[in-house]
Amino acid sequence: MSETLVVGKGLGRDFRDGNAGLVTVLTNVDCEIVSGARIALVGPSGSGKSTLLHILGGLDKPTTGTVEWPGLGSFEELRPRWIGFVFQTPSLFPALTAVQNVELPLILGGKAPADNATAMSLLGSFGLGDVADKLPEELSGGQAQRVAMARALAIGPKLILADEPTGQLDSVTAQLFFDVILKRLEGTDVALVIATHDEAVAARMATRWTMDHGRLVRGRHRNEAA
Ligand SMILES: Nc1ncnc2c1ncn2[C@@H]1O[C@H](COP(=O)(O)OP(=O)(O)OP(=O)(O)O)[C@@H](O)[C@H]1O
Repeated sequence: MSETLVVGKGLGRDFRDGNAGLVTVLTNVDCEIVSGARIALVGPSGSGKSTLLHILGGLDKPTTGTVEWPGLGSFEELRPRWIGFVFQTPSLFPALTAVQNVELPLILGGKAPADNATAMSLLGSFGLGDVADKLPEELSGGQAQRVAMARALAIGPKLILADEPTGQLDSVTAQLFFDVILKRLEGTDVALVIATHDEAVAARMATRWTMDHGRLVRGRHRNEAA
């Protein structure tokens, strides 16, 4: 039976902008993420996808409405224990090698720091075994994005929130990257939400959330009529 991981009710987010005054970026968004969900979050640039992901991941607070994580324990436990976050621009620690970046959540999560087999296996599955000892500055944007995804998977999260993880990859590499993620999550209860502009990636997710000017317009299942 699926478990409710995150519930957002009436979510709104305003930002104070120097010139424009108050800018409303999210308006009255209701949403729910259950275990095993595969959700593509689509919509034009600036429609509020990243803002929504940040709020659902507990990285930002809504101006109005509430967000709760019934299936993920307390707010303090969310990250890195239960939510793996992949940011739009890869946020690797610059002084750590690729493999050390992937190991970091394992260390923070109390898993043996000396055992880097999990980290190496994750990097290997993304075709990054030979750059494991490189520093982030020596990686391409696409490689860094894959390291960030490997890091998000490392701790064994219940939910992965990924903000345009294929944005820096060509379409063939994006599909391969996505193959690895879906294969890795196959048969698990891990929920995955991906904000993407890549229609081929979105088409492979069971559910589609479309943002339009800060509103979540619809949540369509792949098998439903358009
Ligand atoms: N901290 C902030 N301060 C002011 N405005 C912000 C802030 N964060 C986001 N915004 C604005 O909120 C709007 C929505 O941004 P958001 O990044 O959520 O959109 P997005 O749909 O993810 O866009 P993209 O597809 O380009 O990543 C944009 O107009 C953006 O400029």
